[in-house]
Amino acid sequence: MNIVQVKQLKKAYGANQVLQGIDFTAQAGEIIGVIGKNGAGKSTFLEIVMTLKPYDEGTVSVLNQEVRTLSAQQLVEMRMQIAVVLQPTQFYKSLKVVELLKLFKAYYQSTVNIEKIITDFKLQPYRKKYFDKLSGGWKQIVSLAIAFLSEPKMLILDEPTTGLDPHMRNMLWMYITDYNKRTGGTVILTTHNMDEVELYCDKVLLINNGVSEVFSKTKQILDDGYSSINDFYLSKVSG
Ligand SMILES: Nc1ncnc2c1ncn2[C@@H]1O[C@H](COP(=O)(O)OP(=O)(O)OP(=O)(O)O)[C@@H](O)[C@H]1O
Repeated sequence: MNIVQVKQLKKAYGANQVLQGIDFTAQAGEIIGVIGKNGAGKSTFLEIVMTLKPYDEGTVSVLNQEVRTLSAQQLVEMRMQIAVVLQPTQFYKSLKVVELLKLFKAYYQSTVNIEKIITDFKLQPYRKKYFDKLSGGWKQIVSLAIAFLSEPKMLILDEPTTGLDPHMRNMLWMYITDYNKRTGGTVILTTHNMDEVELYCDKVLLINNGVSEVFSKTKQILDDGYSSINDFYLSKVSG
């Protein structure tokens, strides 16, 4: 089943034509890394797929529905099936971790047991801590825990491991891959860390000069002779 299907997607900000023809599909259960240099349009692409940003041309289907044809109510229903982890915002400032989990459980009308989430994510020592007092790594882990409350069909993460130390990074990836295996949920993420792409992603979308220059299985890229995904990236993208 196609979870996302994008054809010839174009998006400009004024005169800045950022996306000039992106083709992409995500199937159920895939983990896909979106890569490209700073300013390539990765976040723009993710925001369009998560139905937050309008686009100029092309088609974008999410969960087998073309986004542009949906009513406001249908969009709300679609968004309930998608979980998004962006960079943590000030929005959470005045709430403790356990309060945040309760708030989002109510918001998502989730049946997930909060105590299980707290145990699974090793959040016991932090449950009464204010979100904005946590380190960047624990903010990311809490954000992921919140995302899982909605039991999403698709998880979208914008640079989830940026700034995390190696242990936190491993922990975050353990949760992501566990979610993927347990539920068959699809994961789409952006990252500048090519080792993570090589280790964890089934497929790679390289956005370069506004187009989907490469959209391929990670294994295929390595079978094609690149010694690593880092080597592939450096060969394909000029500095
Ligand atoms: N809301 C906006 N209004 C105008 N221009 C924008 C807006 N958002 C992004 N841009 C521009 O679009 C281009 C692509 O930005 P985007 O954040 O999508 O790239 P990115 O690949 O995610 O970059 P990075 O790796 O640095 O996070 C950049 O030139 C950026 O300045």
